[in-house]
Amino acid sequence: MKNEENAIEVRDVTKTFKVYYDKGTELKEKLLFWKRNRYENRVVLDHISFEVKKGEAIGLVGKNGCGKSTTLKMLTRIIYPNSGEIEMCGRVSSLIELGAGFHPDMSGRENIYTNAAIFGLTKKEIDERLEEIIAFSELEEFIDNPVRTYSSGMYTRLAFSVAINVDADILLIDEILAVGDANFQAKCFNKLREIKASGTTIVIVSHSLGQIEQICDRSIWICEGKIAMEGKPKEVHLEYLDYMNTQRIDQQEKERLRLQKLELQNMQAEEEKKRKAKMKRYGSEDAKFTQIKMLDADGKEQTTFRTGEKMVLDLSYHVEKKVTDAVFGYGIFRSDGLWVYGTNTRIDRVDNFDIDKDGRFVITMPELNLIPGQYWLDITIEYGEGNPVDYYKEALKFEVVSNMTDVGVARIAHSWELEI
Ligand SMILES: Nc1ncnc2c1ncn2[C@@H]1O[C@H](COP(=O)(O)OP(=O)(O)OP(=O)(O)O)[C@@H](O)[C@H]1O
Repeated sequence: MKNEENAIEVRDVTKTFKVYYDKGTELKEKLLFWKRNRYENRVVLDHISFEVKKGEAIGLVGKNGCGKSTTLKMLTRIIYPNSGEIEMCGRVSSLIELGAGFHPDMSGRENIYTNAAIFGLTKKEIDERLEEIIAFSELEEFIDNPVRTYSSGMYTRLAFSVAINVDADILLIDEILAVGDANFQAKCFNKLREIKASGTTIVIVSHSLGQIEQICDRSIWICEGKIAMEGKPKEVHLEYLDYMNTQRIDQQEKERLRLQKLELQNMQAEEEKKRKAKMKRYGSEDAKFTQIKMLDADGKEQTTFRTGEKMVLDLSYHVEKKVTDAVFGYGIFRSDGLWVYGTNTRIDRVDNFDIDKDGRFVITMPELNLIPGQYWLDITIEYGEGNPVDYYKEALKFEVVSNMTDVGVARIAHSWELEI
């Protein structure tokens, strides 16, 4: 160890995997390429270095396939780097491949002994912890049955209980809450906090940024084989989410172009689409929306918003024939159709007005407190008595993201007061 304060040192590590080219599935392809057995070396981690201090908890974040699990597997020594060095100090317990060493014909109790021995515990140490391990797994009634009779949930619960109770100096965890039901997961989470408080070094791979923020002191974001950023979890996650959002928008753009091409190739499909689109928009057409913009706090057009962020709808319309006593309105729907919110100028007691020439109106939502997900916006111009002038369903689609894991439809402003 170059620095005595460190529990883990990863120095200039590169990991590549061989990816074999497909020979094709059709007979012709198979005949043509029967000799082809070529592969490329895909670089998953490209000269990465990081350190973890004793007692520190770090989270590894990044999009699917960026190499988080590969990093953890190298720390567990299930696989090895092509170049570079990894040094670890103390007893390592890994929650990857839980229960890999279990013997199906042995009882839960016997497996605790063999499994804990793999982690380096002596018989005496296991004896001392046995009751705690069984109690944590909640498998008291079944502990003397062979583990082949366990459900997969029971199996992982037992394996998790062993791995988490071996007093490791370093704990490596892949997706903490993939274990057991919600109650068991909550228990594991609390246990992890205890373990952290007792000074164990922890490395967590997770897609749940909220969980990482609750446990970890630092986050490392891996992107395209390199460490893109490391630092306070909240700060790293915001950057990471921004990056993911731009990626998603690029993806949407590519998808749009692909669809456009398809439409050109298939007139019939286009006709069908037009027919459907028509049903999404109806009314007398005395006035019609001409330009619809969804803007963020900086006035930039946006389709992704963070929970609590400002949203501005900037809507222009053309008037064909005067609409007396007009009403403007909008509604927000979740992608599963749930009506989240709806209002109009009448409900909001805006003074009555007519529209007789082209114009524009702006709706400002200072805090869009929606829970992450996809949403649709309907916008409307109606006559005073409620008949549609331009009723435009699903005029805009947007996505809400957040680095918190609260659930439901809306984030309700709240605070906690604890007397404990
Ligand atoms: N044994 C292997 N052989 C070939 N390629 C592999 C192997 N293991 C991993 N990979 C590739 O390496 C890349 C990184 O995989 P890894 O499992 O580390 O990603 P991850 O960041 O943990 O992803 P996720 O968030 O989906 O769990 C992927 O492209 C994966 O396909």
